[in-house]
Amino acid sequence: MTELMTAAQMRATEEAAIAAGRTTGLALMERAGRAVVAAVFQRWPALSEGAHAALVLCGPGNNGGDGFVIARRLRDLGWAVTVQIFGDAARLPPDARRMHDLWAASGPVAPLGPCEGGVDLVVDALFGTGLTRPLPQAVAEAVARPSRGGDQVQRVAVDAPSGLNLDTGAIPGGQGVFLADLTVTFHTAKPGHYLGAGPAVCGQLVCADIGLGGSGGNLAGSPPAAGSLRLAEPVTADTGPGLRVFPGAAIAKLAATGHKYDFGHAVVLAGGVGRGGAGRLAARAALRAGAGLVTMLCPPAALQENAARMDAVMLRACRDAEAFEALVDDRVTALCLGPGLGVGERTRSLVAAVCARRAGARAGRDPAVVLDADALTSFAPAPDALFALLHPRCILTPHEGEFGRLFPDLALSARAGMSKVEAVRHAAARAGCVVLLKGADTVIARPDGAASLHAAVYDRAVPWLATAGAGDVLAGLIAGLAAPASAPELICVAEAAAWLHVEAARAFGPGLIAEDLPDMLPEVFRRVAG
Ligand SMILES: NC(=O)C1=CN([C@@H]2O[C@H](COP(=O)(O)OP(=O)(O)OC[C@H]3O[C@@H](n4cnc5c(N)ncnc54)[C@H](OP(=O)(O)O)[C@@H]3O)[C@@H](O)[C@H]2O)[C@@H](O)CC1
Ligand SMILES: Nc1ncnc2c1ncn2[C@@H]1O[C@H](COP(=O)(O)OP(=O)(O)O)[C@@H](O)[C@H]1O
Ligand SMILES: [K+]
Repeated sequence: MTELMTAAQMRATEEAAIAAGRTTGLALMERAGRAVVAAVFQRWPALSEGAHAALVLCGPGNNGGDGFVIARRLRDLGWAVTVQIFGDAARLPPDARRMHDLWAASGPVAPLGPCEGGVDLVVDALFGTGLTRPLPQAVAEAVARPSRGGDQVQRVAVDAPSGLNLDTGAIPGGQGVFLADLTVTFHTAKPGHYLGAGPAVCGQLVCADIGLGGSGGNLAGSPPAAGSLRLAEPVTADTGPGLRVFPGAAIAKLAATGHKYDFGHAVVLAGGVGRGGAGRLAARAALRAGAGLVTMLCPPAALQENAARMDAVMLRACRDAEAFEALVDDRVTALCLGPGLGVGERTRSLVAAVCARRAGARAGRDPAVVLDADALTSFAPAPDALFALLHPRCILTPHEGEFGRLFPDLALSARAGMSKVEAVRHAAARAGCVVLLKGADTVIARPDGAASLHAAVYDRAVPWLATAGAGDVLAGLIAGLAAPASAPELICVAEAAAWLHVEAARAFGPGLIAEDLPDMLPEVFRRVAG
């Protein structure tokens, strides 16, 4: 787990370290530039041998300052280096100006334009965390300009590919961005490296330590703090099996013993005749995830169909909300509804009945409630009616379409400069419960602004997970992981579910259909258990 910092938080961290006398801006810039060169040599070892040629594009701020350090370092190693600048060197901020002058003492600086000779490496040090608006025309042309070179010209971005907003992962203006093979960022990654267009334009991401102190790594074991944002990624304990802390700690059967009721009873409410597949996927995932027992409730007419398809999952007929009340007892610890349930009044009344259930005499806390798909869409005409029913042990798991129906002002098309993280934080605050907004970049937030980003990008990309029913499996996974008495709080359960979902998809590989996902879980669990 790594804390992800916005541009403002990064600036504040840097300023605090400088104010405390722990470092200087110049020292940080020198380390940043050197770290980029080291990362280039690591990625392309051939470039670390012999002299090559580079084009370094420098911008008007401190990102440009890093560029001058890189130019000097490469030249000292014998490279032929061409440096071009956007803007006026006389107006560079002080540290960048100093690095410019160190370079300019023995090398020329030209304005942006075509590069005369061929190059092996293009360095984008135009804009980093300071990008505030779309790239000016001259810069957009410079980042798009093809470079002449050998077999392959490698492209490295300093902190960010210029044109990418590091807070949002958006490309302001929609076009004009450096397409990098490698992006080297400093201290911690930023949300934009993982959100939206970020991964596609960053190529590969490397985070370099520049001596700013603790970078907020290894935050697992406890839930995220209010207002913070972390990356949901495995954390290994100092001793013992790998991946034990995250996600291992969220998988009850890896950590505890007990009888089946200790691992909880998950209930999945499924749809009518011919529409039960989604509910069955969720139920199977809940059982595989570790719920002690899973019961599926379906309309009486669908009983036979479901009975023919399921064995370990128990089955009961449930006509309506009234019947529901009679069917569940206080040993039910997690409920999941929405997949295949149908849009309309019946679903709304079932949601109301499910959300009204509270901790019974034997349970320590309210049952977890996972609301997905039709349970969300049924409230599109009146989202406030849904929010009035929700409690903190509820989690909404929309995709972007469902999210837009409940939160029209936060929909993808209405977000403008707002990041997906901010949108989900607002949604969670409004709903009063955890919200998980799906995608290759899955964002999870709690009403107090604690947030987590799970990214299936870079070497964890699983485009084959975009398959019908995958979301139903995720909803069931959350219910199954939330059911045990020892389950952590919901936001941690959701982080683990998102990670396991993608690991199951990675373990299966291309060709995956939703049915395959629950049955890949044992293999993933074996790896987690070490
Ligand atoms: N923080 C740290 O710990 C460390 C940071 N380091 C490095 O510093 C970088 C951040 O530096 P930074 O703050 O100077 O921002 P940067 O990205 O150079 O751009 C700012 C300039 O661009 C301008 N500008 C913005 N958008 C524009 C546009 N579309 N079109 C035209 N102009 C535009 C903006 O002008 P303004 O918006 O003020 O008019 C301002 O002049 C960071 O990414 C990293 O590489 C490292 O050295 C190590 C330690
Ligand atoms: N390109 C992708 N990379 C990784 N995960 C993806 C991608 N596209 C979709 N997913 C995941 O697949 C699931 C799809 O869910 P959803 O849209 O609700 O589909 P359905 O309703 O058919 O089950 C979500 O968990 C989402 O995060
Ligand atoms: K850059």
